[in-house]
Amino acid sequence: MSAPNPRKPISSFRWISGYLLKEKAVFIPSLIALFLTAVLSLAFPFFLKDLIGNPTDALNHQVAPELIVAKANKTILLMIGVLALQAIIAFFRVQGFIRSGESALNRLRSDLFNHLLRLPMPYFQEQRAGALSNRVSSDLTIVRDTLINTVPQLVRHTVILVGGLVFIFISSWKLSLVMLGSVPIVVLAIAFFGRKVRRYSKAAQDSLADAGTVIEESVQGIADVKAFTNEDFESKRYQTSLDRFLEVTIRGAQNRAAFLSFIIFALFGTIAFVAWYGTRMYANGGISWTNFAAFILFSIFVGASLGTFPEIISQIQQTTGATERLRELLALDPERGDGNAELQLEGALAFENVAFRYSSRPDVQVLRDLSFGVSPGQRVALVGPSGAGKSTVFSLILGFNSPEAGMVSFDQKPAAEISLNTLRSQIAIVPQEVLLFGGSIRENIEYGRPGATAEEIEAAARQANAHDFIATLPEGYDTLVGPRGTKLSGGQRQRLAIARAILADPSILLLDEATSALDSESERLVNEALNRLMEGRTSLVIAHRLSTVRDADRILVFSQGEIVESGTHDELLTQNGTYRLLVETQLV
Ligand SMILES: Nc1ncnc2c1ncn2[C@@H]1O[C@H](COP(=O)(O)OP(=O)(O)OP(=O)(O)O)[C@@H](O)[C@H]1O
Repeated sequence: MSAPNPRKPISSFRWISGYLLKEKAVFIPSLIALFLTAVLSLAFPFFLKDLIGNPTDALNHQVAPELIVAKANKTILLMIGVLALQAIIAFFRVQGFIRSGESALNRLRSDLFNHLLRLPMPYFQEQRAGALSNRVSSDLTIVRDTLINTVPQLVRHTVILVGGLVFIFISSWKLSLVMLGSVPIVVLAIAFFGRKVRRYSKAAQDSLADAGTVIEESVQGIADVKAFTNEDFESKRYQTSLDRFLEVTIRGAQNRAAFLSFIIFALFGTIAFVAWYGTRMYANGGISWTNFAAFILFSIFVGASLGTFPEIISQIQQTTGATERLRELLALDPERGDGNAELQLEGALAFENVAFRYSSRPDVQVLRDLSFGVSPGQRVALVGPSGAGKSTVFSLILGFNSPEAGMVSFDQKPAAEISLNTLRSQIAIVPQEVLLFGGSIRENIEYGRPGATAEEIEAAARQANAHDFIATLPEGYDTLVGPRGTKLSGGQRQRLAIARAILADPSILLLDEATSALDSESERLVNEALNRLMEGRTSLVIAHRLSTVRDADRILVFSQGEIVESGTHDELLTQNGTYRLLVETQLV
């Protein structure tokens, strides 16, 4: 573990304050209110000492009992007045803190999500599904706790501590010094246990996030989990993560418990010792009863405040870790935002001597010295065995990844000079596994061009052969497709994806043909829709069907990151090479 850096809590505090200060209209008045209520809470021991201490001293000085009672009546009225005022202010400051804290947090949440959406693709390719969102959400929970609970507590207890100490010193500086003798022991205990507690709480956070990842993975792939009857396997996987979480939590709890027991013992031990010492002072005339009472009452108050500091400190340490991770995430460079944004693509594209490896697997040369050109409107089929690099070509066209050598160009312009947004807005992809969002059919089609009118959406659906099946649904275009589109058939999902692409009206179309067979009617509808979609656009198809490759203007045969053959279906068949083999073994 790296040595704790004392500047880190300060810099993360400053960072969080930045967010809170954006809500200053609510936050600052709440802070002032908090300060006021903390100061007012010191009035409680102050008045209490008048009720407990003064009568004894007054009786000792032969003051008439009626006068003492009259003074006590006045004190209690004042006390109730102050308590009422404190309660009223507290009512507003609690709401104010929640409002400003949650608003600041919402800002942070949306900053994080906006940033996350703009991170380069390799970042996501290196993440385990679900790990990132779990991490972020558990970090945000810690930050939330701090904003809503710890910051108010810190301010409140600091005020009580400082104010209480002032009163203690005024009551008896001698007794104060006796009491303060115990402080170094408490500080040492905080340093010793605090570090351990922090280490275990971080480990607990990590294992809980792992457990969350298991849920996410299982739910995402629930169909596979069930089909392979792997429920028990997943349960065990989850149980293992939970066991690990429990193990570190218990270890952390042991340290925390030891720490708290020690603090409680030290705290009450000190008070007992001071009471004993004070009684001796009182007996010897070294202190008045009022001052002694004041001392004890304020000590209990200060002690109670001091007792909350270990919790506050451990929360601040956790928050430092959490904010550091969030800040690291926010500091990652987003995708490039530069480049020509005006360009209207004609649809020509070329790869020139492109080489590529995924940063997560630098030992695998995925594409090597790849060159090919496609002219506007051409229909090109990519075929080849699994893992040959066809999907990677799509990924480079979309600018998800950049080549390590060579160049991708569009209309003879290097891709790197074109804005990613412009480029992607003129390319559409119809993936193999169509992912729909959990909204309505209309929203899912509109995804191709946000803001499209109902007529445009319907026209796209008609062209995609989707309108008829949509019309038979009781709620038509407003039908909810279920999570990930599970309420629709594979062919229906594909046609919605095609409608989406038609609406996007791209110059270049990337199509990853489904390997799973559809029934012949569904296939006919999908193929018809695809043909309409490809009409007049440059289309690259990762082909799995013979009918698709037959219709292609050109076929590129991939093997181990290279194009080993290229030509039309008939040309390639006569070559007696890889393509012929693929066709004969029905791989296309
Ligand atoms: N995100 C990734 N990180 C690391 N390696 C990857 C990644 N995606 C793909 N690869 C590797 O790159 C190589 C090419 O994969 P690619 O998906 O491009 O092949 P493909 O020809 O499209 O295969 P398929 O037809 O099975 O989809 C494979 O060895 C694969 O393991």
